[in-house]
Amino acid sequence: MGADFPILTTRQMRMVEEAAIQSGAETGGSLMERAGRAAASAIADHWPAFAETGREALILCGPGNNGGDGYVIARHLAGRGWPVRVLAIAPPATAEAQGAAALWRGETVEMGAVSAMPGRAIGLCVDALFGTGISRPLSGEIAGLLRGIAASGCELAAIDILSGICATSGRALGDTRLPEAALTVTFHRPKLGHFLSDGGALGGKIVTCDIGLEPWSAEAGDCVTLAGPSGSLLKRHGHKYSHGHALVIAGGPGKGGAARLAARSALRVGAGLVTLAPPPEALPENAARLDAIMLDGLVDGDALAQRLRDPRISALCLGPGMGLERARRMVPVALGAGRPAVLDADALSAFADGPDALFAQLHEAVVLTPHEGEFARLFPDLGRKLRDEPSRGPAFSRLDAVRIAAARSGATVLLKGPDTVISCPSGRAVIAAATGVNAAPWLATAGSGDVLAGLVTGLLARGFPARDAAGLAAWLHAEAARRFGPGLIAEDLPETVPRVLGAL
Ligand SMILES: NC(=O)C1=CN([C@@H]2O[C@H](COP(=O)(O)OP(=O)(O)OC[C@H]3O[C@@H](n4cnc5c(N)ncnc54)[C@H](OP(=O)(O)O)[C@@H]3O)[C@@H](O)[C@H]2O)[C@H](O)CC1
Ligand SMILES: [K+]
Repeated sequence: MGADFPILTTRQMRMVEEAAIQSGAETGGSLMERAGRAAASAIADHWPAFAETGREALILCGPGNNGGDGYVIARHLAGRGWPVRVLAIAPPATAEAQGAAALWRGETVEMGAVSAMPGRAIGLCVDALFGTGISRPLSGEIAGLLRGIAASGCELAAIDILSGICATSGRALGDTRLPEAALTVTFHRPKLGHFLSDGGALGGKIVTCDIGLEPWSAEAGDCVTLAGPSGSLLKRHGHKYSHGHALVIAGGPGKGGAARLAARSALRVGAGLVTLAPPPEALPENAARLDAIMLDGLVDGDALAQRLRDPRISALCLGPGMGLERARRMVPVALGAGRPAVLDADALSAFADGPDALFAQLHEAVVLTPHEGEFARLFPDLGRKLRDEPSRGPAFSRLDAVRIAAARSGATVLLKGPDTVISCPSGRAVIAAATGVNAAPWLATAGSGDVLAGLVTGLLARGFPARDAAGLAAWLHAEAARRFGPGLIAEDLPETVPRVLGAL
């Protein structure tokens, strides 16, 4: 895939940081100073007129190095002329945090003193309580403090990550309700928790600051990447057959809308030819609705087997509006042909009673595109682990779930959501995030999943490997929704794809 934006786990971030310190070129203190200075500058850029509001900025500092960053931020914001106070929920406990606290010359209040604050207008709260070191749920008192601040209408900026969120899974630890930050300032690279689950929903705008760790970035090893725009989506040359032929299996009369949406999306994303294959009795109504998409009535699995003798059919899409019975009959034939394929909707639900029988037939060129409910039916143990309230960090994440699901099933798995996660069986994973300032809430509309299935199918037909097809399709899907904006319905998505492609 062209675009390659690495995202780190907490452990990978520590490896990079430790390598820098081991080299002798950096110390924990030098990194903290750079992090705090960069964060203060990102905060000042985000609220450029803050000093003129006459309000104060309250920096909430925890005991660890996240709190240490907070003291540095306090000093640099005060240096810009901002009225700043620190609220320390505990004394600094690391050498670096103690060093940073010692350089803070302004006022520091303690947790108990917070009730003495009303009357002072706090305009901005900087959350430097806990970062990557969070290990357990926030206490009720601290969670209440964060919520109270947000409820007062005060702006909230999170340092490294919103406190209470596990930086590796993005899940809020415990049953804590957390407020939403307007800005999250993180260091070196974004972390998984900035995009997944609650972290994706609550982080606001994510700004990643360079703190001089670039020379050691390779220490992180293989990384999950963030899906993004890629020039590989464009067609350079060739005739229609060199861009593949996608076959979308459709359902019976009155049920063709979902498959037509998938077929149109496959064509828009560049498949050279797309054929829609409903049962013969549904041909007339589909013929009335289609022009560039070809039609071929397929009665059953035998007819499909016959059709697949044509080696030019380079990808199949099964599921949208297909019907469970038709899916049970046709999916095994499609998989037996070894052709790249997308299984969505009914093609997944048809095997909910016996997923192992499905997994036994899957291969590397198959992409499963479940939403959370379909995922939990195919992988009940993983669904349960995602629903169980996490009491410790690092918590079980959607990424963990998808990686296990891909390894178990032998296919690429794309778990849909605002934080779409994709993994191939080897564990190479990509996240397509429509979260924070990149949210695409209008994607929550009927038929949106059918479009995604069609986009993946079109890219498979063009010859993209399964994981890349899934990652690019998920990015394109969300980007089309963002471009179209409010009022979007599923039909608008394939029609907006050309604008997204045109901007590459
Ligand atoms: N990685 C880098 O290159 C840099 C990171 N910086 C900043 O450092 C933090 C990570 O700092 P760390 O000290 O590892 O961890 P935290 O500050 O996030 O928190 C650890 C302390 O908090 C206690 N803790 C954890 N969870 C809770 C909780 N729910 N309630 C109360 N206290 C909690 C923890 O106590 P333990 O008992 O678990 O040990 C620690 O005392 C990173 O996020 C960056 O902001 C650098 O400054 C720049 C370079
Ligand atoms: K924080």
